Amino acid sequence: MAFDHKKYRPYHPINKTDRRWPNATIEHSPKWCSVDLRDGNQALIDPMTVDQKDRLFSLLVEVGFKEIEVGFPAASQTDFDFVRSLIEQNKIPDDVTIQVLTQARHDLIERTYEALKGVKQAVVHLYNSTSPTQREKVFKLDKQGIVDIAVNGAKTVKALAAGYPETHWTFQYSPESFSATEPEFAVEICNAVLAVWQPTPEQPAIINLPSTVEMTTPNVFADQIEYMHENFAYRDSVILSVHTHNDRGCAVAAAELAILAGAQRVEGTLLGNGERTGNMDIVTMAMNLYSQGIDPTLDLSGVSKIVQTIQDCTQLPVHPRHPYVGELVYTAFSGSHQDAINKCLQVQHESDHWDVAYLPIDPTDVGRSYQEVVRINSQSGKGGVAFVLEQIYGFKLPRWMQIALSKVVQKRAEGVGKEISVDEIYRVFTETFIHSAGKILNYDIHQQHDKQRLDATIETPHGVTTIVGIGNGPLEAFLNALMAHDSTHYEISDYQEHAMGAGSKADAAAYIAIKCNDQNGYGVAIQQDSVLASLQACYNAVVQAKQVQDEEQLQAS
Ligand SMILES: CC(=O)SCCNC(=O)CCNC(=O)[C@H](O)C(C)(C)COP(=O)(O)OP(=O)(O)OC[C@H]1O[C@@H](n2cnc3c(N)ncnc32)[C@H](O)[C@@H]1OP(=O)(O)O
Ligand SMILES: CC(C)C(=O)C(=O)O
Repeated sequence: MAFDHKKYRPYHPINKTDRRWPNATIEHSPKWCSVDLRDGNQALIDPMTVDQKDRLFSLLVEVGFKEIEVGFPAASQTDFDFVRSLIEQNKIPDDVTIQVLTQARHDLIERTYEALKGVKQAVVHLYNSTSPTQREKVFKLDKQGIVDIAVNGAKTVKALAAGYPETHWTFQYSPESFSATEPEFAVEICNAVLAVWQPTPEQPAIINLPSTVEMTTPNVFADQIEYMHENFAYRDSVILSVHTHNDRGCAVAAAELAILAGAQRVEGTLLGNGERTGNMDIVTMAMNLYSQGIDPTLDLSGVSKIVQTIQDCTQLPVHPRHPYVGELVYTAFSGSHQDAINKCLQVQHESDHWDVAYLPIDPTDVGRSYQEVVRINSQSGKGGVAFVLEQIYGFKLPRWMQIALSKVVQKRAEGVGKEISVDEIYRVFTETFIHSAGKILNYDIHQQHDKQRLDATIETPHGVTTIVGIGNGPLEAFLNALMAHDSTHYEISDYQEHAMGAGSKADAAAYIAIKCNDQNGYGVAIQQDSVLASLQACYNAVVQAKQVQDEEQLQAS
């Protein structure tokens, strides 16, 4: 049997009964370190060129990263040249620290320092792998042999740094494959490295704990981090960092729980590019904080630029449902979602905390628009259609008008079997309820005793007619005039109007629901003159009711 789960074994959680992280909350942003230019780069089909790296570095600085891992300079000439170009062309702002990765090998560490010559400040990031699989199968060494690699590397890092006194150095150590390493051994090897570096609160070192391959639920990772936080030496002189990967799809969750467990720093990439399923997605985690009212310390308002730059530099597409940045993440197609969004947005005031159903953040915060929030297909309802017409064209449809329009739009959407564009909705709306086969050219109102007499001239495809009626107001007079003209009984069942926009010159939009014998009809009109708007809407409603009646008769015959 090829698909056999018995091939695998469960990961054994660590035996921790005093865990504190489940009761903790995240109260402020961690320190961020972008590893887009290193871990992100080493996962690409075609690694970035110096120009692409340059462009991405500028974006990272613009977004507000203060620590950026810019490469593995001993690994390739491109990485070496890129680091040199940043330093020689003075491209590193004073408040930004670049970081570079190296294996614990003397020649590679030497080359790493050559690449960094002249830099104001930098983090030298040393790593070696520590898990049983790596020890036994890759390095073929016992625990002491692995500790020796780390300690020798740490000594070299420290010794060579002394040759570059003009630079402010920070040392970072990662026990690669930490999440698969016995916690006691992870503490032992980190302490051995720290004993070489002797960090102080003024000159701290970074211990970076990676889930090189994510292999457990995030709570187990949190236990591991809490264990380290409680057990390694020099705790007040160490910045505890995490570097999670997304093999199980939980890299962000694991980093968040790690913060609860005592981590102070998080490494990741902007949209989660990285080895295999990727690194921790910093945009997602930072926006998660933002959506909880916590300053993420990164400016992610220019999401389109971030997405475009990442795509151009990595040649990787961004999924339309990627958290916070995907093309479709602020869009609702389904009717009840649209209805709820519409209702919430109507009562959402600028001074209030954001509280809109189905929208965890305000899309405009990241440069997205409300226009894209609601899109219409056959799954949509009246609230969505009304939202679109209000947002884009300024119509505030009364509920009964929404119901009438939604039926027509739904029929059209089912007919075409796909999304209906905003322009198409507007066309359906105007064709059905506004462009009737008759235009009121002018009207005249005279007071006659306690009533009003209305003379209206209407242009129809059959010619121009003038009708006359008397009523308590212009609308009633108009209906009486129509009833005098044909044998139908007309009765207004609903009426509403509003100004389109602000100011005294704003057009009036009138909405009328009418009963013609037993048939409902709906009409809309927009005119400068609000009386004309209501008369025209009334006439449009009559025409619409008759059209529906004719269609029904045709279908029945
Ligand atoms: C989890 C991570 O993301 S770690 C970062 C991984 N990133 C990369 O590897 C990208 C850049 N790397 C490279 O370009 C290359 O690996 C280089 C240039 C650094 C080294 O290349 P090579 O010298 O040809 O070595 P290669 O990668 O084939 O093999 C690794 C060797 O280094 C050893 N090694 C691997 N990692 C480490 C380490 N962190 N510290 C010390 N030795 C190490 C291996 O045991 C192996 O030793 P062996 O030659 O005695 O068998
Ligand atoms: C070098 C380390 C931090 C790494 O990239 C990993 O383990 O994923």
